[in-house]
Amino acid sequence: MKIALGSDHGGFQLKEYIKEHLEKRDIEYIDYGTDSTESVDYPEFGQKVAEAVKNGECDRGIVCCGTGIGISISANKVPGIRCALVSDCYSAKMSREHNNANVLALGARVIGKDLALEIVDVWIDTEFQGGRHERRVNKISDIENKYVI
Ligand SMILES: O=C[C@H](O)[C@H](O)[C@H](O)COP(=O)(O)O
Repeated sequence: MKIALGSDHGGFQLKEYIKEHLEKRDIEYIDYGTDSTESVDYPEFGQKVAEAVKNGECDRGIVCCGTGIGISISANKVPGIRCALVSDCYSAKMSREHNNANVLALGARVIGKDLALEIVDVWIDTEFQGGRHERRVNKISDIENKYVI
């Protein structure tokens, strides 16, 4: 599995921790920035990660900003992206099993490093359950298709 990573300045340090963690787990990643704590705008990085997942360059994505809100909203603007903003392990698991989330968003100013890394592990290791959930996820795509030009 290859993971696309992205953050703004608020999520930069957490992204660095996630990189270290993925390396320990021998999981490949591509870092789409940002590269420092210098102030930047989160939509750019949400879009880069979402597009990397959308075009198949990466299998899934993880994005971080201060709250996780702005970058998740941005990622979700790319058709085909289901970005889940998560602050607990149960939601991380459900976002995969039920919603087939292909991007995870974390708020670096909301949760601590240890919890964030636990969430990352659960999210990476959980598969989509399909079945009734597939029907619902398809209905999300239907909404999207209504507005894609
Ligand atoms: O949803 C947006 C994120 O939390 C940003 O990381 C945050 O708005 C950045 O704020 P500031 O420019 O004050 O560091």
